[in-house]
Amino acid sequence: MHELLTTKEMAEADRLAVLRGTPSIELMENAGRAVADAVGANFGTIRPVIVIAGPGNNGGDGFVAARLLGERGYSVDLRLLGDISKLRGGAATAAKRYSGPVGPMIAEIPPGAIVVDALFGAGLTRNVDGEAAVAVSAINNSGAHVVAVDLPSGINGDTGAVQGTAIRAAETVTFFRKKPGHVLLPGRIFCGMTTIADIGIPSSVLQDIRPRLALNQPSRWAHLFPVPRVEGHKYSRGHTLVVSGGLSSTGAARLSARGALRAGAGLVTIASPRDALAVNAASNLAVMVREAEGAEGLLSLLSDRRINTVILGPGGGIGPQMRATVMAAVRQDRTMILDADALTSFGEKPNELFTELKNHPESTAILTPHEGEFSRIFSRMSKIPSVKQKLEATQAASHETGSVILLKGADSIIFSPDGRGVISENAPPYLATAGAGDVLAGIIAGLCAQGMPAFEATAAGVWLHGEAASEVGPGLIAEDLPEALRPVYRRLYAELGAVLS
Ligand SMILES: NC(=O)C1=CN([C@@H]2O[C@H](COP(=O)(O)OP(=O)(O)OC[C@H]3O[C@@H](n4cnc5c(N)ncnc54)[C@H](O)[C@@H]3O)[C@@H](O)[C@H]2O)[C@@H](O)CC1
Ligand SMILES: Nc1ncnc2c1ncn2[C@@H]1O[C@H](COP(=O)(O)OP(=O)(O)O)[C@@H](O)[C@H]1O
Ligand SMILES: [K+]
Repeated sequence: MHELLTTKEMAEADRLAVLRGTPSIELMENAGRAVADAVGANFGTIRPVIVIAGPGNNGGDGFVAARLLGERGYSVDLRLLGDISKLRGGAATAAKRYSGPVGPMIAEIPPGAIVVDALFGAGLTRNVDGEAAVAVSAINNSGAHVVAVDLPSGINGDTGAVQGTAIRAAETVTFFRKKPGHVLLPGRIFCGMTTIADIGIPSSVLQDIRPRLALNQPSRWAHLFPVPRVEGHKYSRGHTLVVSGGLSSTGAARLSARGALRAGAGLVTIASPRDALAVNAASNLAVMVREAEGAEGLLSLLSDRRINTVILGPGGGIGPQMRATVMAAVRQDRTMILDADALTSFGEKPNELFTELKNHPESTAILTPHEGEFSRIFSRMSKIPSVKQKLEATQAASHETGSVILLKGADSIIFSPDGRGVISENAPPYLATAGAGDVLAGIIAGLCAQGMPAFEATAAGVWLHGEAASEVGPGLIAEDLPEALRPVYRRLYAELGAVLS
């Protein structure tokens, strides 16, 4: 159930379901019934229902819901955008089966009404304007409980963007699988609570469609999740090196180190400039500290081949020294997490980094920008769309650099250069706190150190990070996150049925 289908893929699912024997009108009847059931689940017949229907199949679902709710004793007022004679296919059939009156677009919503929003769904092609926009604003200003059919009207199913204006729903009933617009912001907020109804599309259609996008759930990466083995030892669980900043900025590296350790790396070392050795060493008993100044210092530590993952950026400082250190690391055939200052340092010269990454395909890079960092390093690449088209931009950046890209936010997006992508929806808002990203870089590195492939490790790391935050709850500070991983791991292992002895 975790695949995400673009609007085009969803139309294909519909087509394949019809080819395999389910008539289109049956899909629409099932969709309309699911919507009527959603109204019935929470509200008795005493509340009037206003169905706002559009000119396409989304409106068709609305006609079915209106008919069924009427049969179940609700007082239903159906309003149609456009002319009933212009309805086509399933929508025309659904309208014929509806015997109640059909009114014009509404400009005011009576108090206490429940609104079924069947104006536009997957077929929204342009900004909402005119009569439709007036209805949207009347609905939003009324405070009515809105049940959206498939998508809140005005939300783009592929991007989650608001096209002109959009209805704010309390709940959204979608069909078969979610679309990216249900999880990406701001779409997710406009959807309210989204439920998925089975309308008779067989899941076997996915074998033909082969969707590349999914929700970031354990089902995507659990098969590659590292489970400690009885015969294992600390060296078989990998060694992560975290490059620290100078005396006044060691906190970030220490947070990353703690994240890597709790994520299960066998060994974690902080590479520290001389002036910060004492503070780094005093802070953490299980983490080792080695002296290393700049690129040369790092190279000398990396002569130890057991170090298999390197974190560069958190608190590391912006400028030529950081650039040189990153470039040196890229040539060393390791897995690197490039975060924060390691990315910002290339803000003026991103191609230097990208060329180096391309020239060293034996190294694996995971770039973990937030939106600001993403814009700084990718906006200069002509082929990369603006960060407003987040999904497309992240995918293009991954493809262009041959690296795993994690675009952090409330709806973190992760892409692999091979085109697979996941979107996360489990991060609570209080996770947005100083240092949370540093811990995340550590968790991802800790998983990579144990041999988990980069894309899956990044997805798993983001998921664990979100779960750990929920485990802590409001009031969270970054230091809490590594410590909260233990109960999350315990639950995950139980779910995976992992045998730990
Ligand atoms: N598996 C599926 O694909 C199924 C789809 N169904 C429904 O079908 C919907 C998709 O149907 P359609 O492809 O007909 O698309 P929609 O009904 O979402 O919208 C398309 C119609 O709206 C018009 N339109 C688009 N943007 C507009 C704007 N900004 N202002 C004014 N008019 C605009 C188009 O000209 C077209 O007439 C889904 O959202 C879902 O509700 C269900 O019936 C069941 C099965
Ligand atoms: N509104 C939000 N809701 C949930 N999580 C968020 C939100 N905004 C940011 N985050 C998460 O918080 C973390 C912040 O990381 P980052 O921006 O690198 O901050 P820092 O550099 O201070 O550690 C990321 O994991 C990001 O996905
Ligand atoms: K809708």
